[in-house]
Amino acid sequence: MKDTGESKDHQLTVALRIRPLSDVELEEAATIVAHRVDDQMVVLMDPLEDPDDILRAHRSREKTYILDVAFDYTATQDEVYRATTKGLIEGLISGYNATVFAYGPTGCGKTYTMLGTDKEPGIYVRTLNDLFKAIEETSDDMQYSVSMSYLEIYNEMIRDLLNPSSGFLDLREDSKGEIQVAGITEVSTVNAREIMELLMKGNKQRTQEPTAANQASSRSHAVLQVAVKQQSRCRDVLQEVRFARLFMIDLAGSERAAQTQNRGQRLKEGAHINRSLLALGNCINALSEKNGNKYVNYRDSKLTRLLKDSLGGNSRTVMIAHISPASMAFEESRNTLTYADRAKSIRTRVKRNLLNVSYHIAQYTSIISDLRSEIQRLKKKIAEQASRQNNPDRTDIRHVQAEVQAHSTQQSRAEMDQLREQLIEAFRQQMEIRKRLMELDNTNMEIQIDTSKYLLTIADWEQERSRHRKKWQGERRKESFNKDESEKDSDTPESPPDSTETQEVAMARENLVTLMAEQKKISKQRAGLERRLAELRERARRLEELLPRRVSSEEQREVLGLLCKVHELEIENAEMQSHTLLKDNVIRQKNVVVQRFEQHRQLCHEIIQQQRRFIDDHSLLVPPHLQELYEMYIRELDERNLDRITLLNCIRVLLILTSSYVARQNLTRMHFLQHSVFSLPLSHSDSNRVFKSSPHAKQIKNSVVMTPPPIHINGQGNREVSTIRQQILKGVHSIAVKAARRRSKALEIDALRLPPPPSPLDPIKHKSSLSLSEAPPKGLVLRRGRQPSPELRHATSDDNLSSSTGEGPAPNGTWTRPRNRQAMPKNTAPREQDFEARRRKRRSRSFEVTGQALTQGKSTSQRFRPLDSTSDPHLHINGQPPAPLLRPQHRAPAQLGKARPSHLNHQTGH
Ligand SMILES: Nc1ncnc2c1ncn2[C@@H]1O[C@H](COP(=O)(O)OP(=O)(O)OP(=O)(O)O)[C@@H](O)[C@H]1O
Repeated sequence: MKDTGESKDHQLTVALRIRPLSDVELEEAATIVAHRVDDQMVVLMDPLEDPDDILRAHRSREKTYILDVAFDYTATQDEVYRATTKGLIEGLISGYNATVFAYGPTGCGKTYTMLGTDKEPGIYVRTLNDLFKAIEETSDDMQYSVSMSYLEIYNEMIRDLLNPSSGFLDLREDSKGEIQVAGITEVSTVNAREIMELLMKGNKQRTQEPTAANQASSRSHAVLQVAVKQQSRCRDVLQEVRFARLFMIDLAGSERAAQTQNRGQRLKEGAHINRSLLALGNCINALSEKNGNKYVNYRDSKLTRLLKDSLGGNSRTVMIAHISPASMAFEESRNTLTYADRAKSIRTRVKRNLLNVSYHIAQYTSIISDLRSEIQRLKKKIAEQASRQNNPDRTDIRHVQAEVQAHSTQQSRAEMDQLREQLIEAFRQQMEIRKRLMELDNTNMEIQIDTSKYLLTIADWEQERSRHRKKWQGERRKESFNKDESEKDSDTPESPPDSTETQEVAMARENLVTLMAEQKKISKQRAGLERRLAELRERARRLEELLPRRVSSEEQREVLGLLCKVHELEIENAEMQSHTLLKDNVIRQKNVVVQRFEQHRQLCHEIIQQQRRFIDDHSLLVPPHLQELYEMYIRELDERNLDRITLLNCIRVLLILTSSYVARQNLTRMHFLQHSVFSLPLSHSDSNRVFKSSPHAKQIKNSVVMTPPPIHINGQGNREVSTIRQQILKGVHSIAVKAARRRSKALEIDALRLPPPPSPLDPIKHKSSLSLSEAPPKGLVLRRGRQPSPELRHATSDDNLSSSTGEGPAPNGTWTRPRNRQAMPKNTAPREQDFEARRRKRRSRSFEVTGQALTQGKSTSQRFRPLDSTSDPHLHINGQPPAPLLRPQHRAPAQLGKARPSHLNHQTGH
């Protein structure tokens, strides 16, 4: 996937929550040592320091900490949520990853903050509620898919809280370097209630045990992950798919064995908890180093591996540290505050995760060429089978009957089913690997882009350095020419100016090294995948060879042929998808060129108009041919506007209708084949696996209507089989016919692609490309060829201003004074009428095209978005990178929520 989002620095936001004194602390009459002074300031007093100690009289017992936001026992759950997490939601649905994690010693309120109680729900529930609300508000234009997973890390092992029976899971780094949990249950839903139920179910599975410090102590780190994918409901050239992950983490609490009095299993758990928290602390330390260059070891624990992106990567992260106010918890509070204080200086680099659909075109092309050869092979195979079937020896009906009798035993059917499954599996795996290869290629491309960025930084700096050196050398030369030796020695330094690298350049060099290592890693992964693909192909080939030998009955042979057809259709569908993308891309590029030319044209127009005013104001003489050109230009302006609108509408409608129709046809056929004949277990998701992320495929998927019920192939179902066979053959035939039609339609679309960029200097050429089948207006041909035909010459002479006004170009070719522009309409009335008639004609034509689209798809006008992406207000608004949770610069007493007022967020679109 391509990440085209602009990246921004984000400083980790750190909040502190001081819980109320617990019953035990109250019983022990604990003194309060942690105080919240204001919205951001917290003071911690050392209870052991004696205020009467003269030796330490000048040493303060207090230590002050400044956080982004501080809460004490008076803070409500809602206040904590609003100030820390609410602001992340808008970013999340715009494609920015986010993390909120609760940190602190055992029993200090982490679970209370994150999960809360029934009456006082915590951050999980509030965030999910608001997320679904935000989704609902924009769901008219945007299509969302939300999935959720919930896990715990218990004793360094990962357990799926939504499916605890699945055992312990592994962490895996995907091709983009993102950490994934292999085999985790991801539940997709856009229903808030459903997700809450899952959350509650998961919580019941979490490992909690009573300890001396906390009656319901969480013995594991719980990670709730919500993935949001968003795309416009309208199909568009520049369609983006945004995706983002939100981690909400309730860490287990650090604990001192003495305090918890843990033994046996609890003690072991505590050791694991402390080890992973220590690893987290180390990462915080390394990341908060001033120069930010220190190596960060995320590999020390599963927790830090999972939090890699949240701490040092692409995520807006909020840490909510928790402490007790009591004197007996002073040590833990101090440790927590120290880490919280360090964490404040951690910077992450957030960037919006955008998947630009057209970006995949290059990859599709290579996949398509692969698939094409696959089609060829399959076709050949089918042809070979057909020729074998047509063999006179084999068509002997008695022979076939005997063969069917002999082989339609239960065993051969089971074997056949098994082979068929294997074949399908091999095909699926191939598609899977192709997809992964495509992802690797994308990552590689990103690396290349980053590499060139850094190389550019270095090159810029080197250029700057050599410029300075040259300047210095020049100055030296000048000086040696002007001054005597003694003066020269005193004024100019002997060595060139300081050429030490800037921090940015040093970082660029370092990053280049990392990127090169990354590239190496990717090419290694790629080679591995390619090997695997080759193996799978070979396996599929062997299986296919095996099939005809084992399979003997007519029906089974035919099933095989049709199985190949299913594959073929799947491949064809892939082709159509990429074909559409290719076209989109061509149009997109042309749109960019057109835009550039349009800007240029505007400039030219401005110049022409100003010059014209100048001529009019100063009553200057204008040569007749120039005057004529100017009038032509004015007429052109008027007409072109209309033509362009007509043409653009026409192209949009055709592209949308054709691509959606074709893909729908293929998918319907495929599902029909799979479900009705083979009873293949290919689900929607299977058949769409290749294009899981394709909005178009999704749209199609949703619209697929299933046809006849499944029929199992066996010896007794011959009649049904032959009926189905007839239907399939009919279906296949109709697909072939439609494919032919489609091809010719595609050619039409090719012809209808956007016109070549209009040159402002050659409006005639531009005009001719826009008007398609229509004959160009008379004057236009004259301009271009300069050799008008007799009839055009006649037409032009009719249009000629001079003939109607009598003051135009004189026969002797002398210059005429420009006509009064106000008088023009009157003088040119016949020609204006002529133009008006032509315009009306064009308008009616444009109605013929656009009117058709409107009636055919009134609702499609909502679903499909015009190709002009700038017309989508959402893209525009969300195109602005959202502001992160702000850290007040001057530590003014303001809460985070106050630092980023919601109306401001709204304005920026985040
Ligand atoms: N701000 C608060 N207001 C009211 N009660 C609180 C608050 N914070 C914590 N508590 C109460 O304190 C007790 C311990 O809190 P909690 O279980 O959330 O701690 P924890 O940090 O998650 O502990 P552990 O790390 O052992 O799981 C609970 O009974 C909880 O209801």
